Amino acid sequence: MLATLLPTLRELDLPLRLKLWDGKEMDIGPAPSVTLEIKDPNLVAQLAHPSLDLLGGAYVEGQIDLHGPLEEIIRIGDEITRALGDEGDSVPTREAHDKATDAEAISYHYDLSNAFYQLWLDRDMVYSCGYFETGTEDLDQAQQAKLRHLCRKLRLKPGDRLLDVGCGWGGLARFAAREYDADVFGITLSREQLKLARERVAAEGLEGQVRLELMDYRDLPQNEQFDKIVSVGMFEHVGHANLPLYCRQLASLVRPGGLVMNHGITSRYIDGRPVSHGAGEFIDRYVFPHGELPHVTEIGACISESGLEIVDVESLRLHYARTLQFWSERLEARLDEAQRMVPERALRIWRIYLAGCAYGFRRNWINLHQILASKPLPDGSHELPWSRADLYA
Ligand SMILES: C[S@@+](CC[C@H](N)C(=O)[O-])C[C@H]1O[C@@H](n2cnc3c(N)ncnc32)[C@H](O)[C@@H]1O
Repeated sequence: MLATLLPTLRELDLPLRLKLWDGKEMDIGPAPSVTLEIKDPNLVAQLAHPSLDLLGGAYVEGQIDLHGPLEEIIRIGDEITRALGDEGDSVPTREAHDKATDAEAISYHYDLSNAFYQLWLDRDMVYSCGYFETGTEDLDQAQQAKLRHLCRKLRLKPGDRLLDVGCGWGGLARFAAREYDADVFGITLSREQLKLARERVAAEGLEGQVRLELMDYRDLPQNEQFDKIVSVGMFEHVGHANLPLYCRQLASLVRPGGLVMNHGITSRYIDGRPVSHGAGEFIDRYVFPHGELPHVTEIGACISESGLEIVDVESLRLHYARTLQFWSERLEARLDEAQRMVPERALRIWRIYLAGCAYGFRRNWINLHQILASKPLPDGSHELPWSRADLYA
């Protein structure tokens, strides 16, 4: 098998070295920057037709090791997969999402370890795409700018009742309370997030203004009305099948004249099928089980059907590439500490996921959209200014 694989790999002219299970090493291309160490000889046959899922999975399960700069590793993995992998496009998935399955999937990802996330997220532990006003900001600045950008788009003002659906570690909730004097109700499905988020609210003395609960979006009390609703990095967990329900929830919980912001990752494919060449399968298997990315037109259609009016849409794809690059570099710089916080297998998953998603956003495999919607008043008017000028004032 190796006799067939080697010439095929050599033709790709990649800066790659192979190391075999018996210690033998060979350069596959000029000036190798990456070494692929095959530890399990049984893998060689599969490497003839690799996918990103196969390569990523083999690394996670310890069948291969990868040495070299992570960014290069991902690029070379992609090139090998494109050249030798099956052309076959991924098929759209439409999973049933019930509360129990979703709670388990959320716990798997977000309850991993607060200390681990703290290592490489910004100081407010905002776990979503940052906003780079000039492109020169560091991660903390970009996340603060993102929180401000969201609050400005929501035209948040003192006393506003804000619902934060999927509040994470409470960065936005605290920011909205502290900087805009809003009254915030946030929900998450992660117990670990909730614990630390509440501690941080208390540490800032914001308990009177910020209430956080462990709650599924389907269980939000229907007798409440909010002036503004924000959902950041959450709707990726909802699933195609439940998008209409999710949007109806948002629409029913905002008062007439109020605003809803949906910020999240979107598919590049109209039918929302997973990212091709096995990248989507890897993410589903190891990173975000049951995650599903709709196209912007699909979530847009569901928002519109719910009775909300879409008033502004912004793509921040390259902002997410940069955010993920920061996260990945920050984790790479603290691997020794990370090793003491999470099992080796998890660390391998998160390393590949962060660097791989930075690459995926850069290459336009996935996008990020902020969609602002208004619930029109009975006469059809809304409470927005005539232009976006106030966002940049
Ligand atoms: C990527 S994190 C984003 C957190 C936060 N908005 C931020 O930007 O840092 C996704 C959040 O959505 C929450 N979430 C996912 N599915 C949910 C559901 N069904 N109901 C409520 N929250 C959910 C998770 O618990 C998590 O807090």
